[in-house]
Amino acid sequence: MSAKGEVLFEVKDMCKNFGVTVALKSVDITIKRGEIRGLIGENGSGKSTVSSIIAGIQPATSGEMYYKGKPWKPENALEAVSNGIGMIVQEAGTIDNVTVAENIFLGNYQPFKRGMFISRSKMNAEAKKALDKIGASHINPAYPTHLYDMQERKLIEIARTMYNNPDLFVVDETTTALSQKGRNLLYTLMHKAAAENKAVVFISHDLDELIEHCDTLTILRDGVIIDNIEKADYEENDIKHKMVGREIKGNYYRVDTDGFGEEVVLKADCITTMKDLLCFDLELHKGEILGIGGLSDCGMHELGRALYGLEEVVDGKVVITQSDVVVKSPQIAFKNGMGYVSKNRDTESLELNASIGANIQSTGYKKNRLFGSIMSSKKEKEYAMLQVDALAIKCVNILQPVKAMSGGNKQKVVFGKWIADDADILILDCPTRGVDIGVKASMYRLIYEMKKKGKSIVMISEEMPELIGMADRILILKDGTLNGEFYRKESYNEHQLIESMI
Ligand SMILES: Nc1ncnc2c1ncn2[C@@H]1O[C@H](COP(=O)(O)OP(=O)(O)OP(=O)(O)O)[C@@H](O)[C@H]1O
Repeated sequence: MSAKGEVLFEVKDMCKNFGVTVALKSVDITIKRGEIRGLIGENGSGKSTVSSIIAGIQPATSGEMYYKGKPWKPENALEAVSNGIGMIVQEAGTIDNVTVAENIFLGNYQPFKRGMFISRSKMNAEAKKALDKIGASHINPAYPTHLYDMQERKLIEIARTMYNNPDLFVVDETTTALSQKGRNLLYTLMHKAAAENKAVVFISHDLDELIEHCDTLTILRDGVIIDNIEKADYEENDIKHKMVGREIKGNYYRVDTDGFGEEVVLKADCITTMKDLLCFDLELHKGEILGIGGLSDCGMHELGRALYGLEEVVDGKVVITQSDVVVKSPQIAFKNGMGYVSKNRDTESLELNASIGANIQSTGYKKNRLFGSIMSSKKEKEYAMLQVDALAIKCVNILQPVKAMSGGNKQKVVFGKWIADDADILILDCPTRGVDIGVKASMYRLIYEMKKKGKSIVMISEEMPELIGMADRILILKDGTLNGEFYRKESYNEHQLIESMI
């Protein structure tokens, strides 16, 4: 049996270039059996790049890797999986139009073949075992994957990875897609793997969860390893400083208790959606930041989609009060001064094949038009560059395609496009998902500036500190209905907020 502390994986002098972008510069990492290794760094610092090279998803430009004492140069991810390296990627890693079982065994149907045919019952039974093994028994292996939401699809990916019992388990920025229950399930799997003298590489922007769960932290900045810190030496400010290369001052939330206007700008009248969001009423006021919180499956993401016309409302209606327009589609919402940042950025908020500039400029048609449909390229460039600078979007230039960006930088593009639009009503669903602490501060400042300009914002979030830090009022949902309403001016009591969630 392999011993705890034995070297399992080594990265030596690794470099990775994407054209002119240098993603990794001479990176060395040694991962030992029995450890959970955290990777931390700003958006675009190289965390996903180095871990995807380890997992055979892409090759390095130069450098060496050793796995179980032997040189490691996988041709592809399948080779890595069959050798005991499994990775959960940051973006969606399932295919919508096939069954859950097919996603779990993706391309590896041989064990279920009977002659020319695949035995579905055998495959479903094995997939059920994989789901049971990680504690996701509620997911039906025979169902099409698109019936499941983002967090359940992540659980399907986790089941796929854990089915192969990897020796090295890489988790890339996965927790932001999961509910607290899903996170706990993942933490349990990580600790179990470490206890069995396997190893885990865990990427996250949540410093608290890294500090709690990791034995060692490796800090990356601009593709360079800045430090490796053992658990006994963790010091929050020191880690932050090393990550960004400057002092990050404590409080990045607003400190005032200023209220909001009386005028109602958006009204949801007893809206009921297909997925059982039960009779929900909501009034959003001018200059208000309205926080929506609850457990992940409480209906808050569905509510955000319904407010922007993305989710079919079978009863009740959403009305923009000033114009008396009923929001029946995202097109109507957009035309009438609304914006929406989706939690699901790749499929709902971005045109992945288009450039950074084109994505941001997609909201600026009216502002950047010269006449007719002739656009001012100068205005368009300024429109995009303003956001690139304000949010420190890491790119070579705005012509770079969004699909080549790191996860956090994609999130900044989505956010930037709606801030640029200067919409009167913004629906933000987990706006700071996957962004580093430095940029979070800029996002909060921009949201606050919007409020001060009299804009109205619905801020849906699974992060309670963010809601408490920013919202004028917080609505807590439970099972699709309102279970608590709290006001900033009366001071939030975190305990009460949490009580109303569960
Ligand atoms: N396929 C690609 N083509 C071009 N550039 C890329 C590609 N993949 C990554 N990059 C660039 O490499 C750098 C490192 O990206 P990486 O995804 O590793 O960052 P990260 O630390 O994981 O960021 P995040 O926290 O935002 O997920 C970034 O500048 C990114 O734009």
